[in-house]
Amino acid sequence: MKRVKTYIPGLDEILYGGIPERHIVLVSGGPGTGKSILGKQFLYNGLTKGEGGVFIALEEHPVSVRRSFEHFKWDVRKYEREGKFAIIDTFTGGIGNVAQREKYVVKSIDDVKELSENIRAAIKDINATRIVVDSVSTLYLTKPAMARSIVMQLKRVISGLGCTAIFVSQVSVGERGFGGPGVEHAVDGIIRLDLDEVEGVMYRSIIIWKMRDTKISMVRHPMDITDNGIIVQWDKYLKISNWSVSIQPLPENEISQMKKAVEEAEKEVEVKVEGKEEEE
Ligand SMILES: Nc1ncnc2c1ncn2[C@@H]1O[C@H](COP(=O)(O)OP(=O)(O)OP(=O)(O)O)[C@@H](O)[C@H]1O
Repeated sequence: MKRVKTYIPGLDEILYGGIPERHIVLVSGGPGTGKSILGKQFLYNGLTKGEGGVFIALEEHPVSVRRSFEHFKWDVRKYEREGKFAIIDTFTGGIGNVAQREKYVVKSIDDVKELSENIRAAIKDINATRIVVDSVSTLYLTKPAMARSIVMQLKRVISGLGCTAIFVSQVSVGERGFGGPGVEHAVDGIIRLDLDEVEGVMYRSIIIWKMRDTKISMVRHPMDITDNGIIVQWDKYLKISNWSVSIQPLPENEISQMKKAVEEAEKEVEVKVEGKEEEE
């Protein structure tokens, strides 16, 4: 099985090598937990390795999407000029002078067919293999009963075209779920980001809740957001209760298994994604 390495420090280790190819992964968490950054870092890292990427912007104006990549000095404009990166504007509805310069514009977020057609066109135009939808929750905020069907339609297009995707999913502070039962079972993987306050101090952490077809780390890992993006402390776990926090080292045998899995995935990556075919 081929894996798509996120190249996010520490994340491939806790995924035992990376995300299995063609998986749709829900990145779920409360406000400010780092979901968008994780998605953008996944795309940008792919670009630097020659893998085309598409960002579906539902929450931000395309101009601010580009700016937020630049905050981390991730120069997506360069890749956009080279035709390796595209933004699908599902935010402006095509209204405004700036929006009219965008190549891929979805006029109505209620029209999943229009969105799917834009995704399909962008994937083909730039030969993309990595997709981020930020956030998928926006597509069914007003119609939760449609959530599963919308996710399944997007999954069919994206995975069918050989791509691997991150779907950002917003949940409220303190909510235990990941975006609703329909969605949680429809996706191939769930990564949960958390921000906890203990005794006046905020702690970031990450858990791999599920990932089909691969072993996963079964502990909560400390995570940092830095000027270079997300760093996962893959060799440590975070013990957190209402009153105390401690960071503990993982057992040696787990550390060496993760290291080995990443090395093996590295070898797989060398056998590049060639002859990508549509299988829909
Ligand atoms: N250079 C940086 N160093 C440290 N933290 C940063 C840096 N840049 C951004 N952050 C933190 O990242 C957080 C935002 O991350 P992100 O936008 O990915 O959140 P999100 O989970 O998508 O939130 P929302 O659902 O509210 O959009 C901010 O709260 C900010 O504190």
